[in-house]
Amino acid sequence: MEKQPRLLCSRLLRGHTQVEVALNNSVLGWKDTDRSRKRSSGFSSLSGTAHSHVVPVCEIVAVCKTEDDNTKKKKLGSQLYPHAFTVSYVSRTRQHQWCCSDVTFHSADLTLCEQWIQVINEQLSLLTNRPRSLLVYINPFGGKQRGTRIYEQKVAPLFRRACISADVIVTERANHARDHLKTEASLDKFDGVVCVGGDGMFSEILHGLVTRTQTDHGVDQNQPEAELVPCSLRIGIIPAGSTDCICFATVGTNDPVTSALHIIVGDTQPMDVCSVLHDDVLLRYSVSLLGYGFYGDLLTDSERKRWLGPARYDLSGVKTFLSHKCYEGTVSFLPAGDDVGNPRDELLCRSGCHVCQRKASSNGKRRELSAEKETVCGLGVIRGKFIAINAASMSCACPRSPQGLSPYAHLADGTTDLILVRKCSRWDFLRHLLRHTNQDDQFDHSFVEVYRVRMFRFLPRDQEPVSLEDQSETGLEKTASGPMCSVQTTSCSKAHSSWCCDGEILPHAAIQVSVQCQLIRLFARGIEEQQQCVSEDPCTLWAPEPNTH
Ligand SMILES: CCCCCCCCCCCCC/C=C/[C@@H](O)[C@H](COP(=O)(O)O)NC(=O)CCCCC
Ligand SMILES: Nc1ncnc2c1ncn2[C@@H]1O[C@H](COP(=O)(O)OP(=O)(O)O)[C@@H](O)[C@H]1O
Ligand SMILES: [Ca+2]
Repeated sequence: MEKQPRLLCSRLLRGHTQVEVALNNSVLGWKDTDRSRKRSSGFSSLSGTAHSHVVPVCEIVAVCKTEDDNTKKKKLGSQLYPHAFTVSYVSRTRQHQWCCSDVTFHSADLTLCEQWIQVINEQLSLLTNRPRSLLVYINPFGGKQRGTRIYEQKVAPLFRRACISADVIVTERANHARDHLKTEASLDKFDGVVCVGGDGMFSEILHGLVTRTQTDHGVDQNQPEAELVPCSLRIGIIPAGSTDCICFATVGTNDPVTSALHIIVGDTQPMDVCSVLHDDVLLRYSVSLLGYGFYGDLLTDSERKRWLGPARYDLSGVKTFLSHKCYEGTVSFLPAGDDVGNPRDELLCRSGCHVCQRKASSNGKRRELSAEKETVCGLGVIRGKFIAINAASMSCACPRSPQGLSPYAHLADGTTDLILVRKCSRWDFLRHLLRHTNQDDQFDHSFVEVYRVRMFRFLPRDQEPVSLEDQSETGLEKTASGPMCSVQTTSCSKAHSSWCCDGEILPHAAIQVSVQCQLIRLFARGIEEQQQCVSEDPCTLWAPEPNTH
């Protein structure tokens, strides 16, 4: 492998220890000089050892001159070290959580300090994926109503340190952010949009940005066949809501500082968006959970309890569970091809996911479905009585369910996992729900089916074509593998449930859904597998002998 040219290497003081500090094109490293001759104390991982440290330049937040009285008095033996610079960088703590650490290096030589600052800044300026200017929307009433405080105390200081300018809008009503993005915001000025709030607030930003992008490109998003234009601006999520599932499933934790750092380093995570239509008219977009039956009822009930904050979901969850309703209807769907795996293949979507990188084009398939219209050829058609119909376009992992509704769903593969929970006993449904909170397989029940699909459609029973109703009266059901006899004999509520769509309630039960592959991008990188290693041996930072200053 070709060696990177070394840019700078110096002996400096860190605390009361002399360290050797080196910067090449991609890595900053430092280690104690008394150990520098012992190769065994080399740099074995990204964060190094107790006596050594390596930081990829792409994870440096900022570098600045350090000016305080302590610095001026800094001494080792009789030598004064009155000049210093501080590097702020990303360090990993636990459970995908990041924090911003500082390291200060002292020197007797002012010119040397300035040289270090200049060279690091030059390296940072080469990182063109970093945002310089952001448009920030804060929902002051999301979650525990801490959005404004979280932004001001935890996020704004980091943005300032990274020299990112931010135009901040604290929303004054629901849909304020959506409407502002749709028509007013001067988006040319910004490198990204940041949402401080929960999944509902994210949904506002999503709708504003997708609509604005289509308008700017002359695309009529209400045409079911419209080829939507991907949004150029990335979206950052600072979690300050109740569930924050979109943040959790794309970062691995709901922590404002971690999210701010992903924004600062300019991470990119493409993401699928579902178009949800009723009678060929666009209702909404969705990126996480579209749920009918259990989750729709739960969300509807919880909206009346908003004053309770995030606890509303627990109360409404118990109430909805006890009511144990089921709903009849027909689900038809276009299965995804084998290239994107299946919902039980145990292939987790992680940072740099290969399945998502093989971005399957969903547009051709979309046209196929509309051409087939009501024919069942190539489609799965399932009619029955359901406690829940869920479509998870991503894992929907969140603190309540760390693996999520569909643990092996992918963020950007152009598909959604359709989960059908048929009528079953209360006890069985409880067993199914409990499996969302542990490692057991929630799909391993006779009353649960799961399909990876590109499109699906749902019709509640009273809107089904007569022929399907006739079939239901004769006890026949069609499945993906053909007709079969129904074993369901218990009666079912004829009323509709509602669809909840990323936490918002839809006004129609009959919907058509199609996945728009990678329509948006987030400031995230997907959940990191484990601590990543530096690809080259970091010891090469110091070999051969440095030009030590
Ligand atoms: C007996 C134990 C039962 C435990 C069941 C746990 C199953 C949890 C699955 C949760 C999936 C959540 C999917 C995300 C939905 C959010 O978009 C939505 C709105 O979020 P926000 O705007 O931040 O409030 N939240 C919900 O739908 C709440 C689901 C709560 C389920 C208990
Ligand atoms: N200033 C505001 N006043 C009232 N509602 C708002 C305001 N700003 C945003 N909203 C709405 O609040 C709802 C919930 O927001 P969200 O941030 O997702 O919190 P939570 O996760 O607690 O539901 C969203 O539907 C959003 O449209
Ligand atoms: Ca997906």
